[in-house]
Amino acid sequence: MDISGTAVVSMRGLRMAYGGRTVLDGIDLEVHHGEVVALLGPNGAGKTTTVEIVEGFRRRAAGDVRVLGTDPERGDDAWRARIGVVLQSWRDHRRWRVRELLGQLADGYRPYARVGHAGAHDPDELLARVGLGEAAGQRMDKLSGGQRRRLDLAVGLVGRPDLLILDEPTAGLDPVARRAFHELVHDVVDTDGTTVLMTTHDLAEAETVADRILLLVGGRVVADGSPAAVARQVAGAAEVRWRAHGERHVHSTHDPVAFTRELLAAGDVDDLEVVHASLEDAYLEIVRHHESPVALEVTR
Ligand SMILES: Nc1ncnc2c1ncn2[C@@H]1O[C@H](COP(=O)(O)OP(=O)(O)OP(=O)(O)O)[C@@H](O)[C@H]1O
Repeated sequence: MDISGTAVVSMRGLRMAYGGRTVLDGIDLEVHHGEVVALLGPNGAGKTTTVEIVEGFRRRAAGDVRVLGTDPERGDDAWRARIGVVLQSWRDHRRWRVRELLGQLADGYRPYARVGHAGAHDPDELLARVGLGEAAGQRMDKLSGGQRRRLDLAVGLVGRPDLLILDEPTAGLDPVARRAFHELVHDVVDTDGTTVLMTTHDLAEAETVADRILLLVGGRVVADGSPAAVARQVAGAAEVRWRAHGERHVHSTHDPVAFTRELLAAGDVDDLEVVHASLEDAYLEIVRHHESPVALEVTR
């Protein structure tokens, strides 16, 4: 089914409470076909709860949610077959061997074959693609943490999902494995047109992988945009640094191009450097602003 141009995930006014304590307080969001969207936010902000509601794993208190055109609370097996999930920790099937598990899962998708869809991945090809070709015959409880994470990803991908949900996918991976993981996500999006909704605490990862970032604080979306656009939301989004007559100078500005032009016109400038606010700068400032009543300058 062609879902181009329609929202793969949409929610309006999503609310969720645990034991009377509000955790999600009116979330509106849309994730479009082929987009990679990262949910960011402090511990306890409600990221996992949000993705669990999208997966149909958790019932919401209120609001309208549609995932691939269906309310997740009413999703059947055919709907579930279109969604791949990589959870934070998944420790079942310890005695299974890697190839055996993936083969079983691939077979499980057969009844849900659909027109225009290439069907489940060949398990051996997929294992090679996630860098586990050599470990195909290994028992799962003998895998290293990083190998286990790659297998988790293969499990999420094996049904060639329309929507892939990743909850902190690279936690515990070394930098090389993390980079390989990011390349794999890009590859899956490019070749299969997969839509990805992920949570992460790794801001560099969000910057590398995500087209769009949603920052959740206190049960609300407080920033929504490309990593660069979110980084620009903070006061003084860039610093211009230079040296003149032997002295160092620094100036914060939202318009470094105009400022630099004026500076150069005035002459006698050395070691000119423009440093843009990072996503981490923006994250820290926006979270501080929304978690404390102290008014910081956050532009919208
Ligand atoms: N099953 C549950 N029962 C009661 N409270 C819960 C349950 N699951 C989550 N919570 C609470 O809901 C809030 C949001 O939790 P959630 O796991 O969604 O946040 P998160 O943003 O994913 O956090 P983290 O970054 O730490 O993974 C937290 O205060 C958490 O303690």
